[in-house]
Amino acid sequence: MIIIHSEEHRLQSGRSELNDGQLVPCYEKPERADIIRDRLAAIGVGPMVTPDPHGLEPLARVHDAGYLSFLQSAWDEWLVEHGDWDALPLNWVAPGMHRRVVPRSIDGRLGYYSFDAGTPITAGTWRAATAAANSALTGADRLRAGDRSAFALCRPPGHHAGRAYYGGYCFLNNAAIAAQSLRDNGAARVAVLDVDYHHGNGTQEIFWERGDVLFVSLHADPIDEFPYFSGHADETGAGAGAGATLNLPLPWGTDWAAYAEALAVAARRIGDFAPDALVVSLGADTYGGDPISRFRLLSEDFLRMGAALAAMNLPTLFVMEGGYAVADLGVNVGNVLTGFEGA
Ligand SMILES: NCCCNCCCCCS
Ligand SMILES: [Zn+2]
Repeated sequence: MIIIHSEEHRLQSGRSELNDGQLVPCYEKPERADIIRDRLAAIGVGPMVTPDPHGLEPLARVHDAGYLSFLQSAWDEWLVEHGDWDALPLNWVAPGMHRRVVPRSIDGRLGYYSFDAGTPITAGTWRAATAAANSALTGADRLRAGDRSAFALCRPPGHHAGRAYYGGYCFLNNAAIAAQSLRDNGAARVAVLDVDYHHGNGTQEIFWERGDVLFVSLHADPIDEFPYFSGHADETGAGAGAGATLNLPLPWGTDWAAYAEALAVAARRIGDFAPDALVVSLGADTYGGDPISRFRLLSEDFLRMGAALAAMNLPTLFVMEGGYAVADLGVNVGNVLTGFEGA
């Protein structure tokens, strides 16, 4: 399985995030990709290549033009206004307020285009985010060229980024960008399966009214867990996308036995949809040792996850999302890919 990875990921290296009332060092940090890269090299998953450039067009197929130009200029504007500190929002739209006019203020626009204060914009954010999107796009190119599978080692992650907003450590929705690229280049139907611990609210929003892209997500119940405001089982899509979203929320404490049951439901739904390709938003924060998550998967369960994904028998693009138990992240991600290949 080919691995696509850009060292430009390390340009995204925030100083701190606001988490549970404290400014803490960022959980989404460069070491995450380093330990995955080194582990995959050590176990010989496959050749590692750098991404091909794809320009802005594929990004604009998924994201709002105003949002993309905001992302490109936010740091420079912040620097002039506030100096060399991470750009973090402080004000958001509350119920009853209107998001009618885009503020001129950079502080206003940070809040206008985001949903949390845990996702610092820095000098290198735009370059890191576009490199991650190019990794996902290069993976989509490889599937189109006939590869059975590919792994886009993306950082920063993407599944919380919507058409016109960032948050949850995500700026560009790498998995959605890859799914759209597959659709634009011959795939009639594409399924996106999100196995990250957190609901893929951004991916859901992007394909909410689309019947050509099925979105399925297993995640911690948003009644208790970030991102809190989406991912309930009664959210099933709208318009042409009615029935093309399947959310499988799971309680805190979920172990592999329970997780595997939900994954089997997801597999059946994907099988019924009969897509030409599968994009897996691969977050490993379902791991019992994850510092910000509350499922109880063991490292060996990721082997089983990989085998279950392979059993769907689809061309599969893995796109890296979350996973914050850095010391075990390489083993856990490597286990998914080993389980997938070995099946
Ligand atoms: N106390 C909950 C803080 C959540 N912070 C954001 C988590 C983003 C995960 C991305 S996969
Ligand atoms: Zn997550």
